[in-house]
Amino acid sequence: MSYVEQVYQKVVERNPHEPEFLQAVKEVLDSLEPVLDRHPEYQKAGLLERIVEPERQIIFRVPWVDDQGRVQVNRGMRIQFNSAIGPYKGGIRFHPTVYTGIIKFLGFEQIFKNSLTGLPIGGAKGGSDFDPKGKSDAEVMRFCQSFMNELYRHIGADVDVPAGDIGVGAREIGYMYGQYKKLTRLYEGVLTGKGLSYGGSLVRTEATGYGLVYFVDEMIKAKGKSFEGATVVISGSGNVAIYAAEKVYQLGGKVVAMCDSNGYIYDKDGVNLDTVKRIKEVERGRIRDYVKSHPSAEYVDGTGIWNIKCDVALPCATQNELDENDAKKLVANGCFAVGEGANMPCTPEAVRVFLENKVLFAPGKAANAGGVATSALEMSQNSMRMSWTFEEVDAKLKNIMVNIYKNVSQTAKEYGHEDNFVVGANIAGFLKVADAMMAQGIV
Ligand SMILES: NC(=O)C1=CN([C@@H]2O[C@H](COP(=O)(O)OP(=O)(O)OC[C@H]3O[C@@H](n4cnc5c(N)ncnc54)[C@H](O)[C@@H]3O)[C@@H](O)[C@H]2O)C=CC1
Ligand SMILES: O=C(O)CCC(=O)C(=O)O
Repeated sequence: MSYVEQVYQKVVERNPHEPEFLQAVKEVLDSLEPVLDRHPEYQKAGLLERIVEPERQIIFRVPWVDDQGRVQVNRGMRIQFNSAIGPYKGGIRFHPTVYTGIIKFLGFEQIFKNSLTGLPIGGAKGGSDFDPKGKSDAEVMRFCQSFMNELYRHIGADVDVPAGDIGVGAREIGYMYGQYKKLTRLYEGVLTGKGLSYGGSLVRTEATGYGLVYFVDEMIKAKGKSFEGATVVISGSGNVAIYAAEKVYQLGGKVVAMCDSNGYIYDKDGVNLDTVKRIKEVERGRIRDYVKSHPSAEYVDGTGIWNIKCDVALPCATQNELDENDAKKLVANGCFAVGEGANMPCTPEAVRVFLENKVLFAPGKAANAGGVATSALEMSQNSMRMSWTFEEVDAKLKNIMVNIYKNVSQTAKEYGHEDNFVVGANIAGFLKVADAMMAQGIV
């Protein structure tokens, strides 16, 4: 058994009930064999054993009172995975499926994604099994305050800087920030994705979706293709999906389908984004409401969005939402590029189908890094006590995404896997963290 295989075996033994975490670790380790051949010193330093073990896992009780006066108890957690290249950084997810396996997979991915941005940020993730769906604003506020009553002692502008993820948007960040400030008396950049009136950065809302499309645009341009006139299917209808769609339209493409966890809409004339924004960002409603104002569009319950014919597919909802059969369907329908806006939305079997069929495939840790990169730009602005314009931040974001594409594609080529951006992203993200860990000793 190779060193890499031995390390993976230990991870399986230690984390037997966390399939998502094992999936994320396996994908990265599988890419690293050639790196270990070039760097035998990593084995002596136990580098892989250290990188797959979180530096710290904090799990805590989150009690709160609902609108009926009943006490509810959720579980909160923050997993501080790796601080070799900067303070811990990564989102917070509120969703009933949250448990350590999900937060560990996300925290692990975040290490390499944050490294790829070229900015000094380490990897972490947090969350709770709290479901904001159907809760009143007052309930969400009480939950967020209780969550922060514990979390505040573990974070700080130079220690760990959380942000949003599924179920955590501007409203939740605002409530958490208010409580942090009340508890610590510090007005500092401890969270990103803040509102513009209290330290947020322009473009952070749009950043993950825009960044994804900047990356995919660069990847397809290298093969002589473009978004101009392309038909695009985007799963999800949350933060990432909405702003990916907005950028696709700006580049001349047409988004024909979007979804939520209940079902999908198909609008052959192009999904009207103003309607989706109203339903999702203002009314907090369901995507099925779309057909009320667009009767020529169709709503279909359940999964199945990947059966729709498209040139480019952008999975922007959640992990493992696109499987082998979906991938085969996309290939059969002539899809030439897939970009992961969500974290790990394609199963390993689906990724294999794309790579075998020469579909250009942009893995999430490279393609969706624009969100966290712009969070790091928010941290910089907070430290300087100033704000950049929309155009300034957007230009920096675009530049970061183009550089990630270059780094990932060059690394893939250098290691003999041209156009395999999964291998390129894993190796390029890993090398910087490995170098920093080697320099800092066994800690
Ligand atoms: N918000 C950000 O800046 C970043 C988010 N991501 C990833 O992007 C993905 C989406 O996150 P956000 O848009 O921020 O969350 P969000 O909460 O704004 O939206 C999530 C969307 O996914 C849909 N969804 C959830 N579970 C689903 C399921 N099982 N089937 C179909 N649809 C489902 C929801 O209905 C919603 O439309 C997640 O994987 C997240 O980790 C990645 C990088 C940054
Ligand atoms: O902006 C951030 O700090 C984190 C964004 C995020 O959750 C992610 O990249 O998956």
